[in-house]
Amino acid sequence: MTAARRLVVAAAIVDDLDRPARLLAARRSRPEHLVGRWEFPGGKVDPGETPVEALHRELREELGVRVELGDEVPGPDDGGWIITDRHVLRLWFATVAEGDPRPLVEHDDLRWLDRETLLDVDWLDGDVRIVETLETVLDPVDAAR
Ligand SMILES: Nc1nc2c([nH]c(=O)n2[C@H]2C[C@H](O)[C@@H](COP(=O)(O)OP(=O)(O)OP(=O)(O)O)O2)c(=O)[nH]1
Repeated sequence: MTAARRLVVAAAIVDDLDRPARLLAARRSRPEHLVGRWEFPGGKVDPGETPVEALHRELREELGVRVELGDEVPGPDDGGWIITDRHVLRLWFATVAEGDPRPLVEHDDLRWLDRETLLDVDWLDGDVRIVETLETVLDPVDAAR
C-alpha cells in the first residue's frame, strides 16, 4: 500500500494575471538536498488550514508579500501535480498585490524568468514538466510593455 502524498501548495507568481510574460522562481537555501534548486514558492498545508489559506501564509512568510490569486493550474494527477514520491502539488497563478518579494526564509535568491529564460535555472525535478506547461502560457516579452 502506498501512503497518501502530503499536499504542498505553491504559486506561479506572474507579472500580469491577464497577460503573463514573467514568472517568479525561488532558489532553495534548505534543506541540504534541495539547496540551489529552483521552485515555486509555497509549502505544506498545516492541519486545520485550507489550501488557499496555507498558500497566503507561505507567501507572506517566505517572500513578505500579499498576493492576489488567479486560476489554479490544473495538473494531470487528480487535478494536482505529483512532484515527489511523498508530495503532490497544487499550483495557482498569482500576482503581487502588496510588498516586494524578498527571499526571507527557505530561499536565497529570486529571479523573474521569461519565456526565453524559463528553463535556464535548475528547477526541482518534479517541477520541470509544470514549467514546460507554463512556458506555453507566457507571452513573449514585449519591449514596449
Ligand atoms: N514549495 C515547493 N515545494 C516543492 C516544489 N517542488 C517540489 O518538488 N517541492 C518539494 C520540496 C519539499 O520536499 C516539499 C515541500 O516542502 P517545503 O519545505 O516547501 O514545505 P514547508 O515550507 O511547509 O516546510 P517545512 O514546514 O516542512 O519545513 O515539496 C515547489 O515548486 N514548491
